[in-house]
Amino acid sequence: MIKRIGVLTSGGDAPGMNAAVRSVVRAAINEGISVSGIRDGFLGMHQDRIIDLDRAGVNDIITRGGTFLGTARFTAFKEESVRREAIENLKKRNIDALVLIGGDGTYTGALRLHEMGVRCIGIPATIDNDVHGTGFSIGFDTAVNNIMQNMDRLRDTSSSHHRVTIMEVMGRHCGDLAVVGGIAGGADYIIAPEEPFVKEDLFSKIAQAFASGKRHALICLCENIVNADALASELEATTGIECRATVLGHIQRGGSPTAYDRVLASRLGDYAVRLLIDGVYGKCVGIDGTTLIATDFEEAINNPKHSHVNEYISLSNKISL
Ligand SMILES: Nc1ncnc2c1ncn2[C@@H]1O[C@H](COP(=O)(O)OP(=O)(O)O)[C@@H](O)[C@H]1O
Ligand SMILES: O=P(O)(O)OC[C@H]1O[C@](O)(COP(=O)(O)O)[C@@H](O)[C@@H]1O
Ligand SMILES: [Mg+2]
Repeated sequence: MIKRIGVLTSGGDAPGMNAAVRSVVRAAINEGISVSGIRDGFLGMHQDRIIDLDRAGVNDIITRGGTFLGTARFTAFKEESVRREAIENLKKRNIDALVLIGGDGTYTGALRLHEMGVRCIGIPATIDNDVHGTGFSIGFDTAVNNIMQNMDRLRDTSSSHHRVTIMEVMGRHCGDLAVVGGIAGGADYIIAPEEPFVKEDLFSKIAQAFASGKRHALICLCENIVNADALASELEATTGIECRATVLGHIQRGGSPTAYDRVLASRLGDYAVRLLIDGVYGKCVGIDGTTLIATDFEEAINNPKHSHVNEYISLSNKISL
């Protein structure tokens, strides 16, 4: 029987992580289970920086982006000896099970712990929406809204100066933020890793659009494909149309979570606790449509996420430029 759950947030922070911790804490306490909060993900687990969390300890965090527990990218956790030392800290503190809130990297760490006998459940939280086993990860919707609002701002200045504006967004190697944010912001052209990027196609479409009367254009570019400033210079040199680039950066990762992310986080936190109580471990929770689902870590890590990026790009091609 589980008497104490440890909860941690790991990898890039995502708006809604706090709402997930709050839900885990309160759902567990309702069932008579105590909760420990582990600071800064696997780093704090290794350094034994662990606090008690009660109902009041998660007051007033549902509105806050980031993660009040802190997070880290702690590559040393790939070493078995480091994980063994971290597991000793869990045992010392009578932590019987872990809820790990993060992305694909966090899931890999969780699988390694599961293989070493730790009861683990994962909750998907990353703005990238790049994890298998869920339609949406916590934080994605808030980041999409941040992208849309900032694209609206860029539209004001781009249209005033009759420029082409390139906006680079995050996503690591997943185009979800670029395509969903781009469609919401009315982008004229979207560049995502799931579709080959052909510069000449972009340049000729922009040139044609301006030749037929268009006065400005917005391009939404996923990171890690092409340098945004270099692309802006080349577009300007090739088409003769003034072009500027903006890299949105970590601004898109912050801010108060949307209602969607808060509700998703609250549902997944409670579901994670229910699975642990039912003796289900080694899985990550997620959402399929509106239904809660659980997937083995191994399957989640070794399979690409179901992508709709190509469909979104076709849509964008129809309703933009
Ligand atoms: N192969 C691995 N083995 C053990 N731990 C890992 C492994 N890969 C990632 N991790 C842990 O998970 C953390 C979070 O992963 P990261 O990729 O940074 O973010 P995310 O979980 O958001 O994808 C890493 O900093 C590391 O501590
Ligand atoms: O915050 P950092 O370490 O600069 O990393 C930036 C990366 O983190 C993210 O914002 C989120 O990625 P993870 O959720 O996998 O941590 C990526 O979109 C981006 O490529
Ligand atoms: Mg990741």
